[in-house]
Amino acid sequence: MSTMGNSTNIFWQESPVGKLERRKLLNQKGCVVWITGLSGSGKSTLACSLSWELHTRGKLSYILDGDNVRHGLNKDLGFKAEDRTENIRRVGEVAKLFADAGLICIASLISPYGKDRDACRAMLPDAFIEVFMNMPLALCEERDPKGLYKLARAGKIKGFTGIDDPYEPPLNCEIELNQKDGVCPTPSAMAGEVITYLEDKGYLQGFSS
Ligand SMILES: Nc1ncnc2c1ncn2[C@@H]1O[C@H](COP(=O)(O)OS(=O)(=O)O)[C@@H](OP(=O)(O)O)[C@H]1O
Ligand SMILES: Nc1ncnc2c1ncn2[C@@H]1O[C@H](COP(=O)(O)OP(=O)(O)O)[C@@H](O)[C@H]1O
Repeated sequence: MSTMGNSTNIFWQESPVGKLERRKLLNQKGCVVWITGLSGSGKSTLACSLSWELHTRGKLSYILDGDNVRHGLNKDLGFKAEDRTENIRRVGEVAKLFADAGLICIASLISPYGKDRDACRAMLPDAFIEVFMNMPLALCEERDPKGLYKLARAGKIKGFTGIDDPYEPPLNCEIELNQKDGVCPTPSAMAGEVITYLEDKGYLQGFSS
């Protein structure tokens, strides 16, 4: 019996089908690929490319995109610091469930604060792969596909990440993606880099004993 937050007198319910059975069934090891970076850095594009590449290899993935999750589960949250922290915490908990279910969960969120990303990492020992889209602000701003940087520069959006709200670059990420000779690699090249990492670490294999 334990107490968690405001829940008291609660008991953990075990299931007869566990992580290892699911790993054998799906022929992959559940994990979370956490893509962080500025708005416009290419997080969603990479998430889609990666999900597609995994699909073509017969691997099951699911994308949790910040924009999309804010349409439902997190629609009560805005962009002040405590709301972003709660946004990341909830997505981290959902991602943990997907990884436990055996999926390769691709979380694509700005997730600007190091402590929030580290809290998600701590929830997922050995199953958290942090991917930093290290693209210059100038490139993101030039892309500006939603016109949000323009609005932020005009003062019409307050607290926009990279403009008047902080982005803390990861200090210990597993994969860092950046421009090469001033050119951004293609989405499929970046997805390939992540897939190579997943293959090397055994996430795309079933359990063998
Ligand atoms: N103030 C402010 N700062 C940053 N981004 C903003 C803001 N207001 C709206 N948007 C839009 O919301 C998308 C980011 O949502 P996230 O859930 O990823 O943000 S966070 O991780 O909680 O910081 C982000 O999507 P992406 O451009 O895909 O990153 C923006 O479209
Ligand atoms: N590797 C890339 N090369 C060229 N353009 C890209 C690349 N990745 C993303 N883009 C473009 O940059 C813009 C922002 O990408 P997006 O994935 O929406 O970023 P984010 O999810 O980080 O906000 C889009 O117009 C997209 O087509």
